[in-house]
This record gives sequence, C-alpha cells and structure tokens, in this order.
Amino acid sequence: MKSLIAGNWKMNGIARARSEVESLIERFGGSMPGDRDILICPPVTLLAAFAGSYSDEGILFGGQDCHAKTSGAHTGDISAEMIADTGASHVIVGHSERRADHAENDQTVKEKAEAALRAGLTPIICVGETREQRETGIAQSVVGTQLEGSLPDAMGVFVVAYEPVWAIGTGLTPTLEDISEMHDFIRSKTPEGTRLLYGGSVKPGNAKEILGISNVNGALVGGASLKAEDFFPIISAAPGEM
Ligand SMILES: O=C(CO)COP(=O)(O)O
Repeated sequence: MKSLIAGNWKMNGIARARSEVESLIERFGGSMPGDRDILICPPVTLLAAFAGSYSDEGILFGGQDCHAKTSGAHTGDISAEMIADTGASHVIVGHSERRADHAENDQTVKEKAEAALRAGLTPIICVGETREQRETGIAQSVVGTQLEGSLPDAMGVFVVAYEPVWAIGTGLTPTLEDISEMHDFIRSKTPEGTRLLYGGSVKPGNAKEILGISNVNGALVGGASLKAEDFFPIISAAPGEM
C-alpha cells in the first residue's frame, strides 16, 4: 500500500498560494516521488486551476467538501460531480469543522461519501473524538459510532482520516500508543486495504514517528501543509510503498 500525504488548506490560499505548490514541486526536483501519493485540497476557488496545471508533476488534488446531491437549488454548494469535473481525485467529507459549523451528522457524511464515489472520487471520511470524550474514556466507542454511521455501503474504495478534534490546530497530539490503538481499532472496522490517515497537529518534528506507526498509512495535514518548507519534510518522512 502506498502512503497518502494530504494537505487540507481549509479556508486559506488565494491565487498567490500557487507559488507554494511550485516550490514544493521544485523541492522534489520537478516531480513528486512515485512511491507515495501526495494530495492537496485547496479552496474550491483554486481547485480547477491547480488540477489543470500540476497533474503532470504527480500531485493529486481534492475538494474539502461536497454536497450529497448531483445538482439543484443549493445556493453556494458544490456537487461531487463538479469537483470531479475539475480533474480532482479525492474529496474530504465529514471534517470535524464541518460537522460542527454546518451541523453535519453521520448520515449526511455517509450521503456525501456515497455521492463522491458515484462521481468517481475517493472520499476521505473524517472521524475523531473531542477532548472530553477522550478524557472520559469513550473515544473508541465515539469513533466506532461515527464509522458505523458515516461509511458508505459497499460501493468502492474510500480513505478514513482519524482526526481527534482536540488535536486540530492546537499543537497537541495523542500519544503514539493512543494513535496506534485507535488505528488498529479503525482497521478492524474497515474493509481490507482501506488507507487510514492520522490528522491533527502533524508537523515536520513529529511526522516520522507518527507515520511509522503500523496501520497509519498517511496523514491529513492542516496548517503545516500551507508552506512548502513544512509540507516537504512531512512528505519526505512518509515511508514509500508499505
Ligand atoms: O484538520 C486538520 C486536517 O484536516 C488538521 O489540522 P492541523 O494540522 O492544522 O492541526
């Protein structure tokens, strides 16, 4: 299995962020290493331009969210088909920021994941517990419920990202043992061959040890994916073919 290192730019990046993508490609000597998958999920305003410009260099592009329906009266929303139409290959669904800001629940996330698969995209389905849930010892049962409710019915290949809500943008990370335990648990609940990403305060300084955990097949990186100087060492820390 190839590792997948994905950058979620969230609501960051305007046209000049293009130079960060170019700088990343330059750091890899003009094209990305073929033994791992590198994905950038920029804001949708940049998605078509990026997917059209840099696919030859071996970077994959994806959306950060999609609507569950194909088309219709949904002002401001973007369908999975529209994302696929840009040349993107992936779409993140169920990020905790969307679960919180837009009251998305497991059912919504499942519908979005299924819409992504129908459009030919690989959904990256996010799950993760809050700090309180971890402290009260229910992290695994929370994630188990999210998986049960959010994973698509057998329709195709998807990716799961374990992102503890309390680790996102805080500089805090679970212990390596906790990550390992959760990933083993998620592995037991997902089809064979599903890639499992860890996300939450992945940085150049901790990437190697996190990416070295068995059943961690890559990372979903927020803040540290915005600058090529940070994203490059994270990608470099990923093992090649596993
Ligand atoms: O939410 C994340 C990626 O989707 C993680 O964000 P940070 O890497 O900034 O903690």
